[in-house]
Amino acid sequence: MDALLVVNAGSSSLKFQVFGITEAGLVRQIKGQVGGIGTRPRLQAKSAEGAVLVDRSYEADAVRDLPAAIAAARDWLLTLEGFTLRAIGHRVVHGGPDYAAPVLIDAAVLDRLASYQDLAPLHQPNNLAPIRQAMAINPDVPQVACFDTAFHHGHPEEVNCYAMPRHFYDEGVRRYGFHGLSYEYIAERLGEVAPRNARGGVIVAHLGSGASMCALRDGHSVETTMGFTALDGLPMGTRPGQLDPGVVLYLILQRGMSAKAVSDLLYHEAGLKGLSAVSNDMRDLLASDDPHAKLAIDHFVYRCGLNAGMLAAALGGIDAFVFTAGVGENSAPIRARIAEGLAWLGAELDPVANDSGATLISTASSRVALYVLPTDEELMIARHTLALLKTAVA
Ligand SMILES: Nc1ncnc2c1ncn2[C@@H]1O[C@H](COP(=O)(O)OP(=O)(O)O)[C@@H](O)[C@H]1O
Ligand SMILES: CC(=O)OP(=O)(O)O
Ligand SMILES: [Mg+2]
Repeated sequence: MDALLVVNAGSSSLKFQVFGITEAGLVRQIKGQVGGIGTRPRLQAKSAEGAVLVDRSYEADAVRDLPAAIAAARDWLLTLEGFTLRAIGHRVVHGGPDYAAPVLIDAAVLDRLASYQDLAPLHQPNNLAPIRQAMAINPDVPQVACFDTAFHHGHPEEVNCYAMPRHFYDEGVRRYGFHGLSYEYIAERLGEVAPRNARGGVIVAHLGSGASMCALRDGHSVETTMGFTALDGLPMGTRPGQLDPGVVLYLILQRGMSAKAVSDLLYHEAGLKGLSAVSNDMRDLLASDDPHAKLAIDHFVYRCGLNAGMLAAALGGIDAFVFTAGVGENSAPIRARIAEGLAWLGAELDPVANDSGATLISTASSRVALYVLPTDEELMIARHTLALLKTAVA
């Protein structure tokens, strides 16, 4: 069967899907991930019918980073039979000022994407490594890069500029925003689930290991909490979220830290992990009775509320609020606490619906509809990849 492979390297997981290319379009064949990287690594994959194809747990040290997860997934994927690989679609987190849409990868594109590596050190190297590996193994298979930043492209300058001398904007120092493939998918999904709400003002909270929120109007991004890099906005697994740049100056000037040490601190040691000194994984924090784990959760929930207020202001009020990604899809208690902070906007949670895995989790009288929608960045990437292949062939 002709097939597309999709690869999505996030900050705590490597996700992949295989889609069949059929007359009727894309048909999912395999969905898998290496999750819990560095804490509780586990390679899992299922067929479209839900059959378990692989389920392998590792010691934390055995798969302690994304390169190790990529190797584990690749070794398993290479054992698959019955697929003729026609293309590979990749999530690439940073598209810089150049890429407003997915692009067919060649050596020049790869060089350009590598030049953004310092703007997304947690992701970009891991997004590009499988591209290079596949180029070496299978040079004739076309590869497509789909960007987290593209969905936010086109924000007006007053939205995506920093109050800095003009030449910085011109050289690319702008608020790009991330998680765009997830927001693009959710915008489309909400259009199916609740078309009237989807045309209005909507906040989508993508709460995973990386976390951000996006303000949508009529399915288009109008504001988002991340900026030039994926450090800004909400606190995350290992990233602090919004931080006074004066803290960075303090670290360099008073503590004598190098740029590399500051970068490692902000990308790997801060966020829920730094604040709790327990774990970067929200599941561990919820299960812990350490007061610092509680503090990290309280801070996360508080900052989610503040940022929702900011995005509600950007939209002039909201019609709906959507939870998605690892924490948003799976943690009823965190959703309940964030929803409490949205009460002033008119949101009223239905606790039974919230606890039972429903899609709509607000009461009938709630003025803001609350939804849980599982994201599917890989499907979005597969669609973009197929579309680009068709135009490349035409
Ligand atoms: N049941 C759960 N309760 C709370 N958090 C969860 C649950 N399941 C998954 N998570 C969180 O989701 C995160 C992973 O989310 P995901 O969107 O896959 O992240 P990423 O793509 O950034 O690697 C994990 O760090 C974990 O904390
Ligand atoms: C951009 C980002 O933080 O992505 P992820 O949540 O997958 O780590
Ligand atoms: Mg992710």
